Amino acid sequence: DQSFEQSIIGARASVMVYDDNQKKWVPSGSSSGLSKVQIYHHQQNNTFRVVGRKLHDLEVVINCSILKGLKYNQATATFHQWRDSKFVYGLNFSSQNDAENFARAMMHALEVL
Ligand SMILES: CC(=O)N[C@@H](Cc1ccccc1Cl)C(=O)N1CCC[C@]12C=C[C@@H]1CC[C@@H](C(=O)N3CC[C@@H]4C=C[C@H]5[C@H](C)C[C@@H](C(=O)O)N5C(=O)[C@H]43)N1C2=O
Repeated sequence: DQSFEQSIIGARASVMVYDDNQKKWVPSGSSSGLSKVQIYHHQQNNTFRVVGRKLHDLEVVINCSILKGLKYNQATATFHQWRDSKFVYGLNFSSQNDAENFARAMMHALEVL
């Protein structure tokens, strides 16, 4: 029920995952391109997740929980990354401003978890 989840940030980024075999970043989902990447806060149980949808067809290309202790690595001013048990995610932001805004929201989530 969406009403319990509030988006705390929206940013434009191309969502990538690291292909360990090929040792390179590949687009998450069926094709490369920009997505709207949001952090949703489920207020009742104080959880957060990252949800990204492609701008042109709304394909969900990332939907992952933000767990306490997550290490969010700002590798460059516009490329940020983190790991979970299965994947390494990379966000290649379309602007430094989007990257800064997203990082601020991510750090906030990690502080209140
Ligand atoms: C301990 C640990 O897990 N450490 C992780 C990073 C991390 C640290 C702490 C917490 C969590 C995580 Cl996740 C790590 O080091 N990892 C995770 C998997 C890959 C990598 C390993 C080696 C390579 C080496 C270089 C770098 C890389 O990938 N970088 C650099 C910036 C640069 C920017 C943009 C993208 C561009 C979209 C395409 C491509 C291009 O520029 O062509 N590219 C890149 O090349 C991008 N690596 C990594 O990040």
